[in-house]
Amino acid sequence: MHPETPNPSFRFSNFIEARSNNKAGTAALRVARNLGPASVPMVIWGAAGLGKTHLLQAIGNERLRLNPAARIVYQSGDGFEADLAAALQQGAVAGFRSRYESADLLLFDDVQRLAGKVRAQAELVWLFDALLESLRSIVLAGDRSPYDMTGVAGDLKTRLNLGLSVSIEPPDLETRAAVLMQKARTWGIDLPPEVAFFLGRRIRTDLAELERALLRLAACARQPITLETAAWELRHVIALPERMITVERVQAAVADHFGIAPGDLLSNRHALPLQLAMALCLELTDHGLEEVGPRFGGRDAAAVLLACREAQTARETDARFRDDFSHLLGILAL
Ligand SMILES: Nc1ncnc2c1ncn2[C@@H]1O[C@H](COP(=O)(O)OP(=O)(O)O)[C@@H](O)[C@H]1O
Repeated sequence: MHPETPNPSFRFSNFIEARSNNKAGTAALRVARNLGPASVPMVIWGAAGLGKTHLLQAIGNERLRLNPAARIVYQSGDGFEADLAAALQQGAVAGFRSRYESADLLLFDDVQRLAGKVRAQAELVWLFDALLESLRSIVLAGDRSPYDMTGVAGDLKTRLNLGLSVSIEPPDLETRAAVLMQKARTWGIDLPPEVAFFLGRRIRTDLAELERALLRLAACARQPITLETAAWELRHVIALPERMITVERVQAAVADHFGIAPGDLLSNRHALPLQLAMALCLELTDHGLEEVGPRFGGRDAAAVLLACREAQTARETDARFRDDFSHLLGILAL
């Protein structure tokens, strides 16, 4: 896999600064603007989905903005390894090296993927020395600090440790929601703030996962996206606090919604609320068909299944039922 030029979608101007990332952001901007010593590599580290790639790409784009002739090379650990393997197979290692050593700025992502890859690590060490000697910059990103990296040979580790190392921490709720709202704007998705906060509360660290949830939601829900639709559409993706939702809580909420006594809910006189309650139990609690039935007046699994199918049909055909369902889902799951 040949190296790439920076992806213009990731810039400093759309990188939201927060306490969790401002050290890394400030250091990245300094490197981008050539304000630090060029002979020192920089390593940005932190868990997946926290913005490391975004910052690497932003550095590249900022350098290009300041100097459109600069040669910026972006590569990942996996890509580097694959590129090297292909070059070795074709006897084209000189070409491989020249793709990287001609860089004014090398952006190397997911360096931890080189763990145990002896030859690729040796090539990176060689490249390090070639670039830093001629005062060109290297910025790397990895999932842990250079100090904690395993499977990395001593000479590469020494070089990684030479540099300025900055971490990105997991973002707080406000930052998660802000990133999501910004992505929604970019992608033309109508995402009300309360839904962004709802998603941010459920998916706690990985911003990439949060973005996938948003895209999935946008693909299957009408816009603007409401809280109820978010809770419903993403029920299998995001961690609803299932364990706190008991069969009794569902029964009480349904009975209350329809103004009937919880005991009466179990009688056949209230077919619709009963179906709804069973369907909600299957969706929101940890119990399966076999367990839900007995809690509804000793019904068997087939009866629960039938009730759920009827509830599903009613959700598709009956607007009133759909509203009741969403309302109760909102009360129970949010
Ligand atoms: N501070 C931020 N501001 C705006 N978007 C961000 C921020 N941090 C992360 N993102 C977005 O979150 C997603 C995941 O970030 P990424 O850089 O791929 O994470 P990592 O490289 O740490 O796994 C990307 O779409 C990125 O644009």
